[in-house]
Amino acid sequence: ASAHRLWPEIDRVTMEQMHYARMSVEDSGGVWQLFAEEGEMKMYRREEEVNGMVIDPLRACHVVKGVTGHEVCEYFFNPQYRLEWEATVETTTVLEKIADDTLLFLQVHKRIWPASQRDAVFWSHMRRVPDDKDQDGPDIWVVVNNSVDIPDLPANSGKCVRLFLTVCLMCQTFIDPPTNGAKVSRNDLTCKITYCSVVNPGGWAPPSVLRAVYKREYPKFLKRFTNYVIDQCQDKPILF
Ligand SMILES: CCCCCc1ccc(-c2ccc(S(=O)(=O)CCO)cc2)cc1[C@H]1C[C@H]1c1ccccn1
Repeated sequence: ASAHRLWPEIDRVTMEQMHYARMSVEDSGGVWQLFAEEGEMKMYRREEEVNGMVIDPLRACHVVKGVTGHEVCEYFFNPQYRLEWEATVETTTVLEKIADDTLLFLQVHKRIWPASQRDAVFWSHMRRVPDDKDQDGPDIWVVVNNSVDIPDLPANSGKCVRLFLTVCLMCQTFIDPPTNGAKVSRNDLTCKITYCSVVNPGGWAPPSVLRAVYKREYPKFLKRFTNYVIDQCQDKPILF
């Protein structure tokens, strides 16, 4: 994979996104506004516009029991599961396999009235990184999705408006080993998930419409995804 033309960008953006994701909501300077809270899931956003277009950065923190960060990232990354948990995606296509852990996707999203339909072209990279802050702590797994321009599929050439996204799903696994020496079971696992996204909708959409869509869709999206992973993993051997 290191020979691929996109590799330098993939490596740089992945490391940047991981450091950004690890900054806690508290010490990340810019003011984060808590806009949704359901159980362990807390969703924050910052209101930002570029040329009058809403590109509110979003950050979600969630804690789920019974799965590892490796499992969460695998179900997020692997295209074969995508349509099972992504309710707003109409079609997802792998345009290129850059490496075993790096794919190039074309995704067409369902139209969200009254805006026009969107599509996205992005690379998706999954990586295990040692937790440099805590050497013997659990590893961190991360998936980064980042839009790219590809000449073969110019933006806005078909029926869809091309959106631009940078997404980072970062997972840290905590294992609470059973005291009686029994082997680790799923209820000894806790996974701390940080999901960061910045979506530029591409064409103009009324800020009020966009913010209403984000407020409705993002909590649904993360809850549906994490419940899907818990459900898929519960009777399978643990993937550490
Ligand atoms: C007028 C609406 C324009 C923007 C609509 C839109 C499109 C894609 C996306 C999006 C694209 C990718 C990802 S992902 O995390 O990389 C997973 C892979 O699918 C996630 C969300 C978001 C939104 C914004 C609605 C918002 C919304 C939020 C969560 C789900 C659906 N819609």
